[in-house]
Amino acid sequence: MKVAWAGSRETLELSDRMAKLVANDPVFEKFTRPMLGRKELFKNTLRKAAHGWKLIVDLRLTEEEAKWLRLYIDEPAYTDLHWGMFIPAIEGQGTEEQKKKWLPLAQKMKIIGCYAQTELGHGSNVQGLETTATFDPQADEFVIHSPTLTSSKWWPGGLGKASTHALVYARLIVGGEFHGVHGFIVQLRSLEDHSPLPGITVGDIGLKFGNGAYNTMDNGVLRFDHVRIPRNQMLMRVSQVTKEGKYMQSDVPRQLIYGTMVYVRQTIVVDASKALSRAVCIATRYSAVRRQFGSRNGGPETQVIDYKTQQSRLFPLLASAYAFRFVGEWLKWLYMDVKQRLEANDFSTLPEAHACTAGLKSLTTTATADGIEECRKLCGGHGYLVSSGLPELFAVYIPACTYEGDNVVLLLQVARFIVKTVSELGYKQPVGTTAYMGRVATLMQNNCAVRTAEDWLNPGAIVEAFEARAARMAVACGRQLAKFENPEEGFAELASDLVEASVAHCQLIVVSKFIEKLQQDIPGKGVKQSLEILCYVYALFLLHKHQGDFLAVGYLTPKQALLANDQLRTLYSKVRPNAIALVDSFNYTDHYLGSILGRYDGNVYPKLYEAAWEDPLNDSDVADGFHQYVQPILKQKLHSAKL
Ligand SMILES: CCCCC/C=C\C/C=C\C/C=C\C/C=C\C/C=C/C(=O)SCCNC(=O)CCNC(=O)[C@H](O)C(C)(C)COP(=O)(O)OP(=O)(O)OC[C@H]1O[C@@H](n2cnc3c(N)ncnc32)[C@H](O)[C@@H]1OP(=O)(O)O
Ligand SMILES: Cc1cc2nc3c(=O)[nH]c(=O)nc-3n(C[C@H](O)[C@H](O)[C@H](O)COP(=O)(O)OP(=O)(O)OC[C@H]3O[C@@H](n4cnc5c(N)ncnc54)[C@H](O)[C@@H]3O)c2cc1C
Repeated sequence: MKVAWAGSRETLELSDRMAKLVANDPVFEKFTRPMLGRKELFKNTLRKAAHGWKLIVDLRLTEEEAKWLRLYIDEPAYTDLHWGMFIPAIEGQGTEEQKKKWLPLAQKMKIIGCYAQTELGHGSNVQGLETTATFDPQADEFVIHSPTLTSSKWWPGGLGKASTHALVYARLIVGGEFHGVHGFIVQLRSLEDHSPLPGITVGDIGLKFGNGAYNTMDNGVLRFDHVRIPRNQMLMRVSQVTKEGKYMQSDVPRQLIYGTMVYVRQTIVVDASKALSRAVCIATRYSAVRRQFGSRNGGPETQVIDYKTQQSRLFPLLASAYAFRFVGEWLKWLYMDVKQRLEANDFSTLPEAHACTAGLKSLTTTATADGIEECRKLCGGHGYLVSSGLPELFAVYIPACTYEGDNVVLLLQVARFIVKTVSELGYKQPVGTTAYMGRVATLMQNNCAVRTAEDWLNPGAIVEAFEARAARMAVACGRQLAKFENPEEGFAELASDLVEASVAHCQLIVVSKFIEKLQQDIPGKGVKQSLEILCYVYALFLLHKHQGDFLAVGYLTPKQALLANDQLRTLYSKVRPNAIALVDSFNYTDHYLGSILGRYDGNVYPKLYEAAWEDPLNDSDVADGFHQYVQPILKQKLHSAKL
């Protein structure tokens, strides 16, 4: 199962080596992180990032190894944005000449870059950005300017303190005409002493949610006062500005300017499975250690993992972690395919890639953020301790529902794609993830054939149920929209229904990709069977949770919905014996998990007890401030008889 989770034996071995390298290096210690003040915390992150880079150089790690190393260091840092967005943006939007100039500098870390798109006034509405880049043909330069307070760049990670350069998204103005938002490479700080260059005001935006957590990152604010950059620092793969001041658009679609977001959203889906699996690993191991009630004749109490309510909350999350892992693998494949096509100037699959990355990013991050919090509750009171690892994981993870596109805004993008597909059904055969809509007549007509709980153990029945629900919800939205004279007004009015239709479409993708994964050759005794059980758990859990949709569209009867729930209970009993093995298969070191509750050896209570004494409050028996603030109260002489 470790191999199935990792994707291949090579990846398992490679990631295992990197995990151990980090776990055994004292520089990467992270348990004191929540106790540190902001300055100390940030300096510590810089130290870890520098040590990580030294290891990459000294050990000549490959790009793949370096990625795993950064992952296991497990501390958000400016390097995430440098490697994760700045470099990919230049790769995707730069010309060959620009790539030749900038990529070697960035890859050798001679410069540090961030991705400066969002502003104080606008994040979701990219076309609403206010920063301007005005071409000055006399000087052959762009003038980058922040005309208003709300045009201040606000949020970019790595911008606050670390970056020397930024990829700045600004409205292009040539010859007095606006040409939409484009990307520009702008140097922010001196490469000699790191001080901000003339015309640049830059700093950190302040503390964020949670202790430690995402505060290791210097999310920044940035303002420009008529800062000049050479013309060739506008990324010009999509459109160009000539020396003479002529704006030219190549055959490449404008949307490619948003290409970095497609790339990152795809990586975020893979990361969702990592974050959720960490939380599930902690909650599952602890649920096997923890006992409450049920002692008979002085024997041990019941392990809480044996309670059906615990199983019905925990096992769907375990199944979701696997589901997200496999859909992430598929999405990576889809992205690589689109990338290759784009390089050959085939842009036909870009809309689908945008819809899939946007929708799956939204679906998986929402479920993961909610899932981490559920795991905290599954661990009872001890889950609230920082040493459980769950509060920090939650605090670091939840912004994923917002960054790289607010999850609702992204689902509305999926809705536009679905509505367009439905409206074109008369003359265009849908392909890829919308191919099922080509069978819309059948899906609208046929109803579920399930008669017994066992009938639900059939991938065909499950896929058809999810297809029928998604198709019927999409068609219903299409019909409602048709009643509006102004389609945009209709879209705004029906937005909540459209979001629900998008969720149904995205859930269908995840379920289908899990089922497709099971059609592949999966080696290892019992591995495929265990994955099949998890796949059914995932699908039937969703069906149970959203049974209102399935019933409302008239595909299921209440009896069939009940049968799905009966089957789900049986499946939980089948997961139980392998639950610990299934989380051990994630192959996480205790260092990466960062949780006393999730320790591999299960030695939870002695370690919790020990850790309590390491809290700084326990450095002395009498706390600082006692004599000043508490003792006077204890010693006061009160005159009122009542008191
Ligand atoms: C915590 C530990 C981290 C470990 C890290 C490990 C590795 C690091 C890897 C990566 C780093 C990951 C995380 C780091 C953390 C945070 C980084 C965060 C970064 C950011 O948040 S960057 C800013 C992101 N901002 C957004 O996402 C903005 C959201 N808004 C938009 O995307 C768009 O504006 C919009 C809402 C989608 C569309 O706006 P709208 O104005 O309605 O439409 P148009 O712009 O006019 O577009 C119309 C047209 O274009 C199509 N379209 C839109 N977007 C895309 C796209 N991305 N690709 C392709 N096509 C697109 C759209 O469908 C329309 O098409 P039509 O055919 O219908 O015309
Ligand atoms: C930790 C973190 C790191 C970040 N890193 C970066 C970075 O490196 N670089 C960068 O450029 N940016 C970064 N961002 C910014 C991030 O991309 C934006 O915050 C995000 O895109 C959401 O935009 P917003 O803040 O404008 O939200 P808003 O759009 O203001 O959202 C507010 C609310 O309005 C709703 N809403 C907005 N528009 C619509 C609509 N059309 N229909 C219905 N509802 C709507 C949303 O659903 C939400 O509920 C980061 C943000 C965070 C939190």
